[in-house]
Amino acid sequence: MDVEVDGDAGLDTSVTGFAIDNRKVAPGTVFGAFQGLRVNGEVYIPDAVKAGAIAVVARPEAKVEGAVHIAHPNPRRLFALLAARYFSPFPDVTVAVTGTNGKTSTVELTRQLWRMLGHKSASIGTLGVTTSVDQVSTGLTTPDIVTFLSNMSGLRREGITHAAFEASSHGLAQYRTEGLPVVAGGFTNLSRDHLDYHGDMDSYFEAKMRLFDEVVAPDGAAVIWADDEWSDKVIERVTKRGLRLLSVGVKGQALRLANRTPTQLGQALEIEADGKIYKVNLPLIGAYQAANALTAAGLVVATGGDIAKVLELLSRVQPVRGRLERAVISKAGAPVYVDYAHTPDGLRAAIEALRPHTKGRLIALFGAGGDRDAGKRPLMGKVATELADHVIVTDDNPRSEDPSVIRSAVMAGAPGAEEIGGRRAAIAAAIAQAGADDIVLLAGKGHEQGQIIGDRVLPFDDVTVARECAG
Ligand SMILES: CC(=O)N[C@H]1[C@@H](OP(=O)(O)OP(=O)(O)OC[C@H]2O[C@@H](n3ccc(=O)[nH]c3=O)[C@H](O)[C@@H]2O)O[C@H](CO)[C@@H](O)[C@@H]1O[C@H](C)C(=O)N[C@@H](C)C(=O)N[C@H](CCC(=O)O)C(=O)O
Repeated sequence: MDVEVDGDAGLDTSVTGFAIDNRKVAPGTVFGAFQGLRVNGEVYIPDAVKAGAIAVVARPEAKVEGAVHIAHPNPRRLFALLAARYFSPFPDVTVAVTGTNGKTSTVELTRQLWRMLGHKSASIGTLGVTTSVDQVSTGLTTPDIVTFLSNMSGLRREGITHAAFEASSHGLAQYRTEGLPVVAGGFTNLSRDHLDYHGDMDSYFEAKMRLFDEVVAPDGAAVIWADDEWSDKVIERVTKRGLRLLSVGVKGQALRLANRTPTQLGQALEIEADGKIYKVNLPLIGAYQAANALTAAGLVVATGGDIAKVLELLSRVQPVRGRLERAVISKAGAPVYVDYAHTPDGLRAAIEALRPHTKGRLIALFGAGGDRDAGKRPLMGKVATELADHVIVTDDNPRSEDPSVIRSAVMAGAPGAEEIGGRRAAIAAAIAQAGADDIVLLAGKGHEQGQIIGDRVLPFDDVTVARECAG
């Protein structure tokens, strides 16, 4: 459904802010009242008005008294467009990346490449808001619309001209990233995740496609990883909309991955572009890091970067926090990698990425998060036992669930796996049993700094714990 906002939409200078939570309303705020999963936000309208809301964006049937009712059947979208007017201007060049896995690495590598080209750049996503000077967590991959837009306008005030953000399927479905001009969208891949929220793969796909259908500007570009099973469908979609297509990958046309050879510390790539072959020594491990690097390079080229220069800079990128990050080499000599893989497909990709670098056994440790898609638990167990030489099933973020129940569900798909409750004890056991030729993978938590048990977030960082256990 189209929503357009002309002029100032009747909102004058007395507007002091925007909020989607009544507890954040101050005098002069425009309040967005939305139907949520747990509660209908319209029940908070009276409280918001009492706190000083001067206008409420809500469905036409909502009851608003004491403030202007800005009514629309799609209040989230209208709210986003109004808020974007309020928070603008934003960085001049903004791109978004969607897909099940690889979003974080792709936006981070895009930020790094822009920076090396001399642009002041930032990324927004699972790692938080990252610039060359700091990293501030927002809690979600795609923050809520008010946090997102105010972060974007804050970046502009800091002089950031180029920003890459992660567009999660939840974020896209909830219109958390509307209203600012997005000049290019990137697609990494699609596999089973978040079906508790989206219901089935087709709805999940449709949520992701909002990026290309509505968020990317009509004269924008689409950078598509061409080797995923969903890629052709995405390409069909973006071509129909008339976006400028840059496909990348082995089947890619703009940046074609002609050859990839794992090396001790990374991989040697041959990339064909504009009829020439470019050689790149990518200092990152794993086929999918090459995919992320190529998608990032595509986004930088799509936003004006010179192909030869961008590909040359790929040899100088830094590993992304918690993405196949080597935490430590154990006393016995086994490298220990930390990775955020928390889906069957992510786990498969991480194990497959490490395999060519493993002389001995590949030991994989992971768990599954509580209060999230339970269907994936045995599937993760199955993938790990099929691909790794030894599997340790432990705890991830149990949240409100009993950790032993989650472990049992994973173990159901993982015959022969070792079960060790308590993530620290499990990491210690994994490292203790690794020999010089072995590799240890600690999967699931990546960059996370805490473990969520019940309502509490206890300090926990896989990289730090691995170093302590190896010490
Ligand atoms: C499932 C989901 O996406 N939930 C998000 C959603 O919550 P909801 O729709 O259930 O909202 P609700 O609690 O029912 O409340 C409805 C409305 O009333 C408002 N409210 C609520 C309570 C109150 O006292 N006053 C008030 O005004 C709320 O702000 C909301 O607008 O809107 C909230 C406000 O923006 C988000 O905080 C919340 O994220 C929760 C915390 C969450 O865990 N989200 C995860 C699943 C998520 O979004 N993940 C993605 C994907 C990550 C990935 O790719 O792996 C992400 O982008 O991070």
